[in-house]
Amino acid sequence: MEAVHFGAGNIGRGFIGALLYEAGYHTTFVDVNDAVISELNARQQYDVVLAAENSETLTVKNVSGINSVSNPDDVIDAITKADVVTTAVGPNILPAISELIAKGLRERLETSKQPLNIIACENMVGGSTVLKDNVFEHLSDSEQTASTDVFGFPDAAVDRIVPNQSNADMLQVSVEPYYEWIVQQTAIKGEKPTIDGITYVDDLKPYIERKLFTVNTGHAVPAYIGHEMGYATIYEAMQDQRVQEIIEGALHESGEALIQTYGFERKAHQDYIAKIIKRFMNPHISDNVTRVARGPIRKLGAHDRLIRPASLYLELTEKAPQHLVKTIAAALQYGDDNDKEAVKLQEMIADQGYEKTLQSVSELKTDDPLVEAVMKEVNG
Ligand SMILES: NC(=O)c1ccc[n+]([C@@H]2O[C@H](COP(=O)([O-])OP(=O)(O)OC[C@H]3O[C@@H](n4cnc5c(N)ncnc54)[C@H](O)[C@@H]3O)[C@@H](O)[C@H]2O)c1
Ligand SMILES: O=P(O)(O)OC[C@@H](O)[C@@H](O)[C@H](O)[C@H](O)CO
Repeated sequence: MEAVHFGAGNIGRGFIGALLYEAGYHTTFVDVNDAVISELNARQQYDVVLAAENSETLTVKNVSGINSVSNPDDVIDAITKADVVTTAVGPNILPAISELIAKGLRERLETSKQPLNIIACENMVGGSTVLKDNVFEHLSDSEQTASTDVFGFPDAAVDRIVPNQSNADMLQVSVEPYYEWIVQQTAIKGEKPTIDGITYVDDLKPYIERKLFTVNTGHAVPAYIGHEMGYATIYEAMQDQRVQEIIEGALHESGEALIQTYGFERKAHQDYIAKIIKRFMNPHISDNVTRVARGPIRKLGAHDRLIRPASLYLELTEKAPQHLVKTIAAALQYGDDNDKEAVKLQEMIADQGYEKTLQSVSELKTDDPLVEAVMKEVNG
């Protein structure tokens, strides 16, 4: 079985690649990082190390790589032969890979016409659907009609903490033991990929929102508040009682929004929260706050981990989500010269002020009570 995976980064190698290997696939990684691609081709294997007291190593074999900048035709060819296509490139990169995927699908329509599923494993609501829209922009009307019949773009939620790391072995990747991969089965075309570790569900929305608004909302607290307090890693920030209080409060607020929206059982949701907080305190993981805080404009988006649960909480309880508001204010003030979005955000603030910037990046109306609450926090 053949898999094509876009993005040989942390999640690509440390999570999706590992599960594909264990399910018996040969995986072709597609990336723009020539050093990683060359190394994958030279060694055709790499190690995934579990970040735990008794660390275990899985050697992922049966892998190769294609540099999509220098060898785009090889990517098209690999897509025509693939049994599954996955991505983990980051939400902002999906448009950049869509033309190549469209070319691969066009070629496939002209040759095998075999069904294929393309699963975007990104931290966003409706990632595969967004990718499909991007891909379809590169196809003619008749190609779109033919593609709709055979190519599935099932949405997915992926959960595994994989920090940025620089190991002596550039392919080795250290990951937390925990993982979850949930895929929307109603959008699958042809046979469901049989990959141990995938849970198929009919409606992904509750699962992706539960993941994004608990794991990622929670993670944003030690990232943005921790950065404000001068901490360098998530683990260090999580040792601070003040950070712990804010994370608990924020996850109570997002939890209330999720429970009231989707009917999750309260006790089960509290257990889910407790398990996640424990994951952030894993002493075997060193995760920089700058990785978790990366892309603050995306993270302040209307449907993302901060604004959406805060808006839902306000709407459902008519109370201000105080802890989420603190985190939103810290995200708005987040600076990192190495992060393009953080630089742009601070330029926007210098240009138009906090209030207009918040309204613009979070798509909030002037009279939205969330704007007032965040401004109160920003102004101290
Ligand atoms: N790291 C985690 O803990 C984690 C967990 C769950 C989900 N995610 C999600 O997974 C996705 C990837 O995150 P990551 O942490 O692995 O990031 P990463 O930066 O480690 O990996 C992204 C990879 O994509 C590659 N890339 C960039 N542009 C490309 C292009 N045009 N074509 C092909 N490849 C390209 C990069 O070179 C890099 O290797 C994101 O959506 C992230 O939110 C990450
Ligand atoms: O990947 P991002 O930038 O959307 O979010 C940063 C982290 O919160 C994220 O990568 C988590 O580690 C991951 O989502 C855990 O499953």
